[in-house]
Amino acid sequence: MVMAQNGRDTTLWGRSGDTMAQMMALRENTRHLPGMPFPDCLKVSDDIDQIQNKAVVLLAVPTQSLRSVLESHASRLHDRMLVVCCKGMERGTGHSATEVVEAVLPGARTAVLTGPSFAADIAAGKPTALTLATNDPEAEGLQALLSTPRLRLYLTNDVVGAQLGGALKNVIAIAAGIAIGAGLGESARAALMTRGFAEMGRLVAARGAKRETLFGLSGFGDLVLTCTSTQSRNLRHGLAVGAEQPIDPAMTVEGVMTAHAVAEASSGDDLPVTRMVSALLKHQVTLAEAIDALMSRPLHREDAPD
Ligand SMILES: NC(=O)C1=CN([C@@H]2O[C@H](COP(=O)(O)OP(=O)(O)OC[C@H]3O[C@@H](n4cnc5c(N)ncnc54)[C@H](OP(=O)(O)O)[C@@H]3O)[C@@H](O)[C@H]2O)C=CC1
Ligand SMILES: O=C(CO)COP(=O)(O)O
Repeated sequence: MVMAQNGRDTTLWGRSGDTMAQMMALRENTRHLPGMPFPDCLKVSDDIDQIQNKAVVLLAVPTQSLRSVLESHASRLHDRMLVVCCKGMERGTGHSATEVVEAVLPGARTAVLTGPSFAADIAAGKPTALTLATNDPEAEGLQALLSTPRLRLYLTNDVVGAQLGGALKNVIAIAAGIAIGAGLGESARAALMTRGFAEMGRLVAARGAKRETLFGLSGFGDLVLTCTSTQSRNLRHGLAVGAEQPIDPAMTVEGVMTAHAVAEASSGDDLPVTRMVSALLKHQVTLAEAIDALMSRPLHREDAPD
């Protein structure tokens, strides 16, 4: 919507003929962005061939669906600049979104669009700042193409770090939601956010990325947004789990699969919060056991190198 509003020739594609026909007729995404009419010039289609003349494709599907989308449309996507918007890690492989792209479409040009941003805020034209992570030689052109007067993109080369920040903050947001939902208090949430951030730093370093990347929009920025706003589905999922309320199975909650993916793929790393979220969501521990286990770990220094 923002790209079209700002004069870019933009097509919104989706797999469901019925859903896209409804969007075409109503000129609105009534399910996810009700009350936000599409700009007149935004094209809407369920025909993937409509992207044939597009140099840049934004991939905005849940991480666990990315591989099948790429496999289904490989011949149309392999020669485009693919901008991944997913914030998660693939269960089974532990791959980031760009690693999934590389596995399915070797040599494809990629970038990652991440950072603190709710779709509804961006669609409403509210000021937003994001990270664009890429090593593509035309990075600055892409940054200019995707920036608008209300959407400000910052470039980085740290593709691994930016993706880990966007994926791991969802797990910590579930933990934060559990703490609030279970009535453990805001001090407990602050502790989980802070120790979760330390944990994110250890994993970023272990994967050869830069810890400094986590100080930016894709790390600290998105961690704060997701752990504190009830617009966040990951936070809301945690709130429901903590309060022992029913969860919405239709809602995309990236942190669930990401917690399992990270816990399963990082056996040697020190990731107590992520492991506990994964164990709790698998019903391997109760909430009381999880709290006891986190609080009874050996005492540490905060100023010691990890
Ligand atoms: N929503 C937000 O505010 C933000 C989301 N993100 C990230 O963007 C990614 C997508 O999230 P979001 O858009 O909110 O998720 P939603 O669940 O709202 O939408 C997912 C979309 O992906 C489509 N989809 C799912 N599987 C497939 C498939 N196999 N083939 C084709 N299309 C598929 C769905 O199609 P259908 O409708 O037909 O089921 C749906 O249109 C996530 O990684 C999320 O973390 C990042 C920042 C903000
Ligand atoms: O990534 C997001 C905000 O930056 C969206 O968060 P949720 O997926 O938790 O709604």
